[in-house]
Amino acid sequence: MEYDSPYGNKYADLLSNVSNFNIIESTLREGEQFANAFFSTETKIKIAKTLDEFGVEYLELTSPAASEQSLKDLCAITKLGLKAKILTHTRCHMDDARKAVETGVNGIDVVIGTSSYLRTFSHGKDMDYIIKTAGEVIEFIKSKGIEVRFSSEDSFRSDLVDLLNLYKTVDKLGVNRVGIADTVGCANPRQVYELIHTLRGVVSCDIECHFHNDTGCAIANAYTALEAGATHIDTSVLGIGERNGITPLGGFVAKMYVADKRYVSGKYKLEMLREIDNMIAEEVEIGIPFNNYITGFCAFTHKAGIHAKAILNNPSTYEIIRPEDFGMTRYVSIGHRLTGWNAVKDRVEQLDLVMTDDEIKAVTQKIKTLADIKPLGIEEVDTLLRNYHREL
Ligand SMILES: CC(=O)SCCNC(=O)CCNC(=O)[C@H](O)C(C)(C)COP(=O)(O)OP(=O)(O)OC[C@H]1O[C@@H](n2cnc3c(N)ncnc32)[C@H](O)[C@@H]1OP(=O)(O)O
Ligand SMILES: O=C(O)CCC(=O)C(=O)O
Ligand SMILES: [Zn+2]
Repeated sequence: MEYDSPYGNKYADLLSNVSNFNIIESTLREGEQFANAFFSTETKIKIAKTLDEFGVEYLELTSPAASEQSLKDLCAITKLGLKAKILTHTRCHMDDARKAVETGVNGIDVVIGTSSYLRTFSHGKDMDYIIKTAGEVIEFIKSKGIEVRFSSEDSFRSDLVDLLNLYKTVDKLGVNRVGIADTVGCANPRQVYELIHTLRGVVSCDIECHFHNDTGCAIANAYTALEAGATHIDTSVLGIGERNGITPLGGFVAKMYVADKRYVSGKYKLEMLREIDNMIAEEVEIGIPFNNYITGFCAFTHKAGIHAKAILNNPSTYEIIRPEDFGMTRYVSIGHRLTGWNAVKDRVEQLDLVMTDDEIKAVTQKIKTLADIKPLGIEEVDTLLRNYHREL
């Protein structure tokens, strides 16, 4: 009898787009809604070109209705001739759509709130009005030969029947994508799977997802959405956006790389992530968080002796991501009380000092004793090792 791996593909995996997805990079739209963000025209162009070189499939920019300069910047970016498709993001309103179609964009992401919160306290319109206006706006954009996506804001707090009815209607009108947005960051992966799986059975167009990170699920939700059949994921660099932001580009790419290394490293220039995170951190005047995916200062630092020994034997023991694939380097820290003789031995060998294992164990104890008072820098450790060696 043929052996069936319990870890092999399941029937449900046939729906999965984990190895077939597009990134809609929204640093220039959602990211501009981050508290500290102010991007000049030159900065927007630099960001657009850099993300294009990285390989994202789409760049989403702020609505041309926002301001005169937003309109000019959008037009300037559509003229750059980038590989990435240029999208803008507008309200579900004919005035906004008329402005947007004149800018040279490849596509327009139309959005309107469908939860009772937003229907009551934001735009004040009912579902009949939304369906009717959506129809007009979609037909108009399509008549201009421009890609159109229709999305409901606050999808997870919207009535499911309303939502599916709306999406069925816009799918029939021929939208390229529908969008699901967790606008307040309330959804968990199970809820995401259920909603996207249901929607997948109702519409034939692509499905884009947008996840806020208020409760820390933005990356997991994006991954789960792809498993359930979504096709496009919104990201921003470092996750910047309204409040604490959305799915971060680097963290999302890290997750997808682990799922399908060949696919992800084939289509994105992974070694550019550090430059991209640094660029945005500088532009919005923030530091890169210490625990940031891939580019945080300690993302590839190993400390405890047990970890250090195994890592030095085989990095896969405690690393799911190969730092060199992202142009990063691994660091084994030894000047502290949690160190072990195997890690010290590695340093001794790097310094070309010849010592027996017993001697290395003895000098390790010296490091630990000193580090019980305060951690040692690598220069201090090296001096201690050299002095110990000289005295042997
Ligand atoms: C969840 C999200 O991030 S959605 C994207 C958010 N993006 C933006 O807001 C872009 C930047 N925004 C702006 O520059 C301005 O808000 C503008 C130009 C869009 C509108 O400005 P104003 O006309 O001064 O209106 P204001 O911002 O006070 O209120 C929003 C208006 O849009 C309406 N509205 C809100 N959402 C939608 C929608 N999705 N579709 C249609 N109308 C909407 C509101 O009812 C309100 O209309 P009102 O003037 O009749 O009260
Ligand atoms: O257009 C969308 O799908 C998302 C809009 C948005 O930023 C949100 O709902 O948080
Ligand atoms: Zn958002």
